Amino acid sequence: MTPGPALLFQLDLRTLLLMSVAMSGGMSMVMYSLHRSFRGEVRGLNRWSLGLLCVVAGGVSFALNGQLPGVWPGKAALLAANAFLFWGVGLSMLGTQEFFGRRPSWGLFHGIWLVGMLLTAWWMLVQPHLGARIAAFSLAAFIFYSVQSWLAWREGVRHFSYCFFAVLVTAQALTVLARMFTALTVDAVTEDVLVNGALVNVFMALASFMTLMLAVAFLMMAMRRLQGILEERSTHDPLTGVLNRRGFDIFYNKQRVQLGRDGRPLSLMSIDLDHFKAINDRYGHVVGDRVLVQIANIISQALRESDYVARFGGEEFVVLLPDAEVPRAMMVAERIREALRTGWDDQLPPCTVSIGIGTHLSREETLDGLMDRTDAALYRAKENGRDRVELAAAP
Ligand SMILES: Nc1nc2c(ncn2[C@@H]2O[C@H](COP(=O)(O)OP(=O)(O)OP(=O)(O)O)[C@@H](O)[C@H]2O)c(=O)[nH]1
Repeated sequence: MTPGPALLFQLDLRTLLLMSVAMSGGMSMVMYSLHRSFRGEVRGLNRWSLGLLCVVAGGVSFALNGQLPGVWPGKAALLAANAFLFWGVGLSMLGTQEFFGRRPSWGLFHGIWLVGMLLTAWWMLVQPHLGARIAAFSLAAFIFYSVQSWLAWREGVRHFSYCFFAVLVTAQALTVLARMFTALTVDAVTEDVLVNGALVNVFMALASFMTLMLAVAFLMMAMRRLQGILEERSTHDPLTGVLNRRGFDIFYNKQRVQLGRDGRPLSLMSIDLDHFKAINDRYGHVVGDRVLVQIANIISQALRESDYVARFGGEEFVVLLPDAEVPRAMMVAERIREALRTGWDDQLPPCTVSIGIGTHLSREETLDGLMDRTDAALYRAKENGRDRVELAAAP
């Protein structure tokens, strides 16, 4: 027999709960395994993972309530379910706070849990009132979700995953707020939330769905953050923080296309520390590393925002100067040499650099071609006594 249209939309709450509990458990495992792999890079995943486990425990306790014989075991299961759900939603707040680099609000978390549980116990054991209990839980959830919503809108970057999370968590905050008002205004007819009733149905379905969607959105944000970190690592030098060869190539290619289209010039500077081996030998590699960081800072400060500096390994730096011809490149080179004399950290051994400068002279010249000419100028600077600037010869 084919089901009529009315049957298509009937929800079996117990099945729905079981499915979303199982999915929350799976999601918790995904979050935990991501946390194990990237705990230093993405924070908050462990709290979210534990929060979802609490949702699982809460769901199981709710399901047990209807199955246990006697009144008290049932009430104990309901109390446990509430305790786990308070923890679950609260932990998601702590996780989101950590994700956005905030200190987790432990005081708020414990305070709301304690007050919430006292009120739940009161309205369950002393003066039974289902509506008041649901309203108390909804208010607690509203506070936990509002904190996350505020953070997501304030701290989130402009990317789909962050917007998605912000929209969902705001919708969730508004949903639990609506739940609070309906719990207080519409008569609560049954103690058992698993018994089908229109309002209970709608809110239970929405809560299960939103819990999962929020977890998905949080995972999407975590993946986006990870993507940014990996991109940064693959294009930047870990010691000095400036571009590496790969990062440099990306920026060079972009600039070359853009400048070539407008017929504008592009210059390159090869900068090499003088007698760096002697510094390493005399003061050790740690001091040598600090010298490299200091040089990278000094070069970066001497540049415009549109210029790029890269470390090509060892003690060689390359600077890309878009829209610059030889006179400006010379000016920048002299500014760097001057900063080495006047702005140097006294705690480090003094340093000088040799610099080779080259400018693309034709549209056909490749990066390798220009680099060869600039390097030749750099070697000439070394041969001519170091601590000086030399211009590249024409190809
Ligand atoms: N501390 C430190 N040293 C490095 C690093 N990479 C390369 N070096 C050292 O840089 C030194 C480069 O030595 P050389 O190529 O002889 O160059 P130099 O002593 O500066 O001599 P000139 O360039 O001719 O003035 C070597 O001692 C390398 O061990 C690094 O990441 N950290």
